[in-house]
Amino acid sequence: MLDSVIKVLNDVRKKTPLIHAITNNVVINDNANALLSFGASPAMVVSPDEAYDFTAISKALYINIGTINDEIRHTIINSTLSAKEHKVPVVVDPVGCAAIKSRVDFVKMLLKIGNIDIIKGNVGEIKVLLGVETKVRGVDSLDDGNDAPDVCYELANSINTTIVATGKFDYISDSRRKIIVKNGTEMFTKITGAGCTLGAIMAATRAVCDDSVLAALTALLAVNIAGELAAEESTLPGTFRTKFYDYLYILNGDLIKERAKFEEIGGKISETF
Ligand SMILES: Nc1ncnc2c1ncn2[C@@H]1O[C@H](COP(=O)(O)OP(=O)(O)OP(=O)(O)O)[C@@H](O)[C@H]1O
Ligand SMILES: Cc1ncsc1CCO
Ligand SMILES: [Mg+2]
Repeated sequence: MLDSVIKVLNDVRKKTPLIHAITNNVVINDNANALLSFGASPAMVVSPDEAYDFTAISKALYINIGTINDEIRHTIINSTLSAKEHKVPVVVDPVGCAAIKSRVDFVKMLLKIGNIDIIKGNVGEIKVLLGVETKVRGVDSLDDGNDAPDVCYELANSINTTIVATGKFDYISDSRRKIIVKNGTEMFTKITGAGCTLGAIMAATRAVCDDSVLAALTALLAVNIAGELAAEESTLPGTFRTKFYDYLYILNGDLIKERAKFEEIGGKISETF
């Protein structure tokens, strides 16, 4: 099973997929550097006039609504339509939708006009998309995540999209499979945009892998294990951030094999892929 994960990791490095990333202003440079370290080729094309054609030539589209405005909304709509037309996989990061209601409506509109392969948010954001009560502070989730496996499962079922909910533990569901990933480090809560970086990396894994659950699992293991390794060498956020990018570059199959901690809830992971 881990062999499938490692193949996805190696395929990103081999194929260097072009990722059209429409991400937020806070993390735009971090996301570009993370994608480069991981072996993908990022391009942050944000003009509404350029979006349709650029998505058409990309291997995946990453949409992050963290600092959305009128212009970016148009960019995202044009890219979403292009992705559907040209069969480009799409990962959506609904940043802030738990605190700003209009963002929920925007994500639901994207689901109507496009083919969204994965929605990845923190537990608070995913719960709000399902209409379940939660606790957040702005873009951060304060939810304990106890019912996250069921929430992911129900949302995946109702919109036919793979769902990833992050926090101390991370959960994936495509309505058929429910997976928990236990890797990670609390240091991720001390830097901005750890979730955004995860989303960008997930677009890179989805670009080389048609199975959205396997792509999501590979991105979660890669990011969280790179974070663990970085945290073992740094106790301060600034150093952690730098080392995290280094380990996205250093990461290989052996490190993943040594450290991966995940299981299928109510099933046998070995039969999943
Ligand atoms: N307490 C924790 N322990 C271990 N790993 C964590 C913890 N909190 C977050 N992570 C990891 O950090 C990454 C980002 O998750 P998080 O839920 O913080 O996303 P987010 O709130 O969307 O982030 P951001 O808005 O800062 O981009 C995930 O890979 C997750 O596993
Ligand atoms: C801090 C912040 N504000 C809007 S987006 C963002 C990055 C983390 O989601
Ligand atoms: Mg966070």
